[in-house]
Amino acid sequence: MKIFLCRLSQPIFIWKLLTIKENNLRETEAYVYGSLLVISSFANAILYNWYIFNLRNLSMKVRIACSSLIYRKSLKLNKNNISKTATGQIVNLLSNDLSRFDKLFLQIHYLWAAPLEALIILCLLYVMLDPKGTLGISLFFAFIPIQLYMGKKYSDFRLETAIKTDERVRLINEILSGIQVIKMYTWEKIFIKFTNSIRKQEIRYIRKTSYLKALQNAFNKFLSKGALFLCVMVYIFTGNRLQSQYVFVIKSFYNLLQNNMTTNFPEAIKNIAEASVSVKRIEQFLLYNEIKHNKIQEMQPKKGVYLEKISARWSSAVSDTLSEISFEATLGQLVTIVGTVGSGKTSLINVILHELPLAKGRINIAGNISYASQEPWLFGGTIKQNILFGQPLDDVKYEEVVNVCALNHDFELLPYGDNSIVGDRGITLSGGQKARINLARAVYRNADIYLLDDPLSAVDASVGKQLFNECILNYLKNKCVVLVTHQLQYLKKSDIIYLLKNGKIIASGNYEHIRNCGEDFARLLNKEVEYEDNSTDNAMNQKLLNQKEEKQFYENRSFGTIPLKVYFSYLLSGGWCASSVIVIMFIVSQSLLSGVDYFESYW
Ligand SMILES: Nc1ncnc2c1ncn2[C@@H]1O[C@H](COP(=O)(O)OP(=O)(O)OP(=O)(O)O)[C@@H](O)[C@H]1O
Repeated sequence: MKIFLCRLSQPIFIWKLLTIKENNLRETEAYVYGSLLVISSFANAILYNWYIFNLRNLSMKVRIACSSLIYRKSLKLNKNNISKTATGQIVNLLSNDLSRFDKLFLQIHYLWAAPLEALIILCLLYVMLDPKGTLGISLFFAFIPIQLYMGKKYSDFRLETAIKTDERVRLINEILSGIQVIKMYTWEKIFIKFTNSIRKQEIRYIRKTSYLKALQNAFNKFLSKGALFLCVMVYIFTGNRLQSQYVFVIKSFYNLLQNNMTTNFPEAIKNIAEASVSVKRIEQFLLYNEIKHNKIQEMQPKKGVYLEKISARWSSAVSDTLSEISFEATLGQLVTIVGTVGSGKTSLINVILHELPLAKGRINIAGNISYASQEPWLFGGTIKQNILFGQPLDDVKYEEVVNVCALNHDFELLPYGDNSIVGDRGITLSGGQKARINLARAVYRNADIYLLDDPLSAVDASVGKQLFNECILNYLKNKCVVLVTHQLQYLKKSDIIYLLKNGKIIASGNYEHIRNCGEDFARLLNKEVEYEDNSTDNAMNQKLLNQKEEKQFYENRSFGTIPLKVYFSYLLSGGWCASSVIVIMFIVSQSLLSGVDYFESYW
C-alpha cells in the first residue's frame, strides 16, 4: 500500500510543478513539491526492494518446505504407488513445478493491485484533468477478459508440457541408469529415437506456450501505446488545445499502468494458472497411499511373521497376485520360498514389508525387519558406507559380516579395499559383488526378521554355498530368516519350505514332506534347469547379433573445446529460413519501438 501511494503521488507532484504558473503558486511551494517528488521516488525505491526481498524470502521458504514434503512423501510411498510415480515425475515436481512458486509470489499481488491502481488513476485523471483523459484506461479494462482467457490457456498448455516432461525425464533417467547395458548392446540409436519422439511432443506444447506468450507481449505493447494515443486523439478531436503538461502527466500515469496492467497483471494471471497446475500435480502426488505399518501385536508367542489367508494385488485392474496365503516364520527358523518365475515370491516379501497392501486376510509382524532386495541397490559412497548404511561402526561385527558375505577377497582386489567409492566416478562392481554388499548391509543391521530376496542367484556355486552355510545357516541361526531362492540344492537345510505357484501356496512343510507331496516340486527343478539353459542360449544369440550390429555402428567422439560450427548448428537448428526471419523481425521490431519513442519526444 505504501509503495502504491509513493508511485501514485509522483505524477501528482509532477502535475503540480508543471502548472505552477497557471495556479499562481509561490516559489516555496514549488520547492516543497519538488522535494516531495524526490522523497517519494526515494521511498518507492527502498520500499519496493524491501518488498521484493521479503517476497523472495517467503517463496524460498515455501519452496524448501514443499521440497522436503515431497522428499519425505517419496520415502513413505508404498511400492505399488512408486511404480505409478516414475523418478522423472518426482524430479520434475522438485525442479519445474516448485520453481513456479518463485514467480507466483513475486507477482501474485498484482492480481488485485493492478486493477485497483488503474481504478485510482481513472479517478485522479477524471478529477485532475478532464473526463476524456480517462478514455484510454477503458482499453486496459477491456483487455482483462482476454488476459484471463489467455491465463486459462497457459494452464492447459502447462499441464500438457508437464506430463510430457515427466515422460522425458523418466526415459532419460532410465537411459542413464542403464547406459552400460545400452552401450554394450549398441542400442543407442533406438534410444535416441525414443528420446527424440518424446522431446518432439514436449516441444510442441512449449511452442504453443511461446506463441501465446508472443501474442500477449504484442497485445501489451499495443495496449500501452494505443491507450495513450486514444486518449490524446479524443482530447484533440473534442476541440481542446493540446498542452505539454497534459500529455506529460497522462504519460506518467500511463507509464505506471503500462508496468502493472500490461506486464505484471498478465504475468500474475499466467503464473497463477501455471502454479495452480503445479499445486494440483503436487497434491496428486501427496495423496498417494503410504506404507501402513501394523502395530506389533505382542499376543504372538514368538517373534516372527504371521500371515493368515492373505490376498493381495498390485493394481485393481489385475487379478490377485497372491491369494489365500497362510504363512508363518518364527525366530530361529530358516523359511524358504520357492516357485517358478513370476509365481509371487517377491510379492509375498512385499506384503510382509507392507509395500503391497492386503485385499484380504490378516498380517502380524512381531519384531523388526532387515531386508535385502532382489535387485541390489548401492548409493554413491564407499563400500563401507554402503554396508553400514548409517549404523555405527562395530569393528568386530563388521569384520564378521564381511567374512560371512565372502567380501574379503573382493576388498583385496579393489584399489582402496572397502574404502573404494562406488557409483558416480567410482569403481564399477560386478553383479555378484553388488549382491553381496546388498546382503552384507541387511545382515549388518541388527534385526529379528531377515527377508532375503534371492541373494544367491548372482554368485557362482562355491560362493553361493559359502554364503548359505556361513551367513544364512550359521551367522543368522538364531534369527527368523525368510529366504527366496531358485537354488533348490539348499532346501534340505530349510526348516519350512513354501512352494508357490500362480500366487498360491501349493505345498508347505519340510524338504521330505514337499518332495513326497506331488510332482510339482520335481517339475520345478527340471524347469529351472531348462530355463537357465534357454536363457544362456538367448543371451549368447543376442550377443552375437549385437556384435554384428556393432560392426556397422561407430561412436563419434571429439576432444578439446566446442567448435564454432556446433554453436552455429544450434542457432540454425530451427532451419535457415526461421532463423533469418527471427533475426529480421527482431531488428524491425526494435527499430519500430525506438522510432515510436523518438517520434514521441520530437512531437
Ligand atoms: N511393483 C510391481 N508392480 C506391479 N506388478 C508387479 C510388481 N512386482 C511384481 N508384479 C507382478 O506380480 C507378479 C508376481 O511377481 P513377483 O516378482 O512376485 O514374482 P517372483 O516369483 O518373485 O518372480 P522371480 O522369480 O522372477 O523373482 C508378476 O505378474 C509381476 O508382474
